[in-house]
Amino acid sequence: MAAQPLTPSQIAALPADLPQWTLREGKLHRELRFADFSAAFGFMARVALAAESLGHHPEWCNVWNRVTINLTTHDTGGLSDLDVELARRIDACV
Ligand SMILES: C[C@H](O)[C@H](O)[C@H]1CNC2=NC(N)=NC(=O)C2=N1
Repeated sequence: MAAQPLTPSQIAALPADLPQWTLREGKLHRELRFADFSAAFGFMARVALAAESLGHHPEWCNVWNRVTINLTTHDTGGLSDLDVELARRIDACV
């Protein structure tokens, strides 16, 4: 599925649409904290499968029980509909 770039008005509506996410440096950003490393890595495993099935992948970092995620579309050089869909699927993995 080809990524469709978001329009400026679609980007402006994102905070209301995805309340767990913020816009940081033009990317969708979320930080999560879990009970321990196993819980964090279990979450990452679920996200990895969701991302692979969507064909769209997060930029992310894990430090013990913390996972930091940034979503952007490399193919278009900005935010696209696939970032929004991946954010929704990530929210469902928590
Ligand atoms: C060929 C492959 O589907 C593409 O390179 C996909 C893979 N995953 C991707 N993930 C993200 N975040 N951005 C992309 O542009 C992207 N492109």
